[in-house]
Amino acid sequence: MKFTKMHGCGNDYVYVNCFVEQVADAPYLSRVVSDRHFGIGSDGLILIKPSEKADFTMDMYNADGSNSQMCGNGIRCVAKYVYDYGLTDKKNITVESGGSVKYLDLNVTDGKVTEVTVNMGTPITKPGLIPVISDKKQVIAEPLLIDGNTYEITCVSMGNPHAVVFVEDTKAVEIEKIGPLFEHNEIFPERTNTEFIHVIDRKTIDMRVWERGSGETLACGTGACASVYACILNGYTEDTVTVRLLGGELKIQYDREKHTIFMTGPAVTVFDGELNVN
Ligand SMILES: N[C@@H](CCC[C@H](N)C(=O)O)C(=O)O
Repeated sequence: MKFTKMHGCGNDYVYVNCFVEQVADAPYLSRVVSDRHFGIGSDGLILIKPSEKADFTMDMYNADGSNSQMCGNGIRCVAKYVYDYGLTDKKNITVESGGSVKYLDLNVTDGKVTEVTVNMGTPITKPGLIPVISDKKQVIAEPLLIDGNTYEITCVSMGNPHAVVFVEDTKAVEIEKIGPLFEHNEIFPERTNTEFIHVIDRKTIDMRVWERGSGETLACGTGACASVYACILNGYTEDTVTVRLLGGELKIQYDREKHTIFMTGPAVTVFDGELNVN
């Protein structure tokens, strides 16, 4: 099976072109390829497939084999893959993920995609749709007790669930210890991704993320969008924000009129390879 390792701001996945390859057991394959010692090493697996309602489908798996509805960094790399490997010559494409269709604009330099802007859709704050268990209309700066400390969480879905926590210093967060406690907390019936945010100024934030199913990653595109929307809900930032992640920067823009979030960031190919497992 041929594969391509790609990353967006250091959030790395193994990509398989399912127009030519067949994957029998994607959760198993994701666990195998993601292993950083015995596998290729990645935050998960992304399958590129045909779609009946868009140009392509992205089918995304975390490192633990769980399937997610959406991946912001992954979808930019899917755009780069389909253009650079000749599956399309269009610079505006649609990609289906988790049943919804996203619109992507490809920035091409010297025949290769370098940067992609994605219409990430409408941020969802209704607790039942995130899902988070709460009797409030929205979960904005609500207390949550984790390991004896009370954190204020703001919950947003970008197709997948996010809990955003504002902190004084992202480097001081003991993410390996508390990340899993957020992820598996009983108020999140489908687990959650958790973003730890320090607001630098009204246009810039620092972010670390504990991803559902993958642990700490160097970046999370949906997490960056959810975090900027959480900043806006809490009155911390303007509508266009640079998100500084461990692996790079993303530009996130909230369009108030359309009630939609746009994400712009890089997409990088690391190497191509061939696998014996399936
Ligand atoms: N890294 C991704 C999100 C991947 C899925 C997430 N861990 C989940 O389970 O929802 C991104 O860039 O958005």
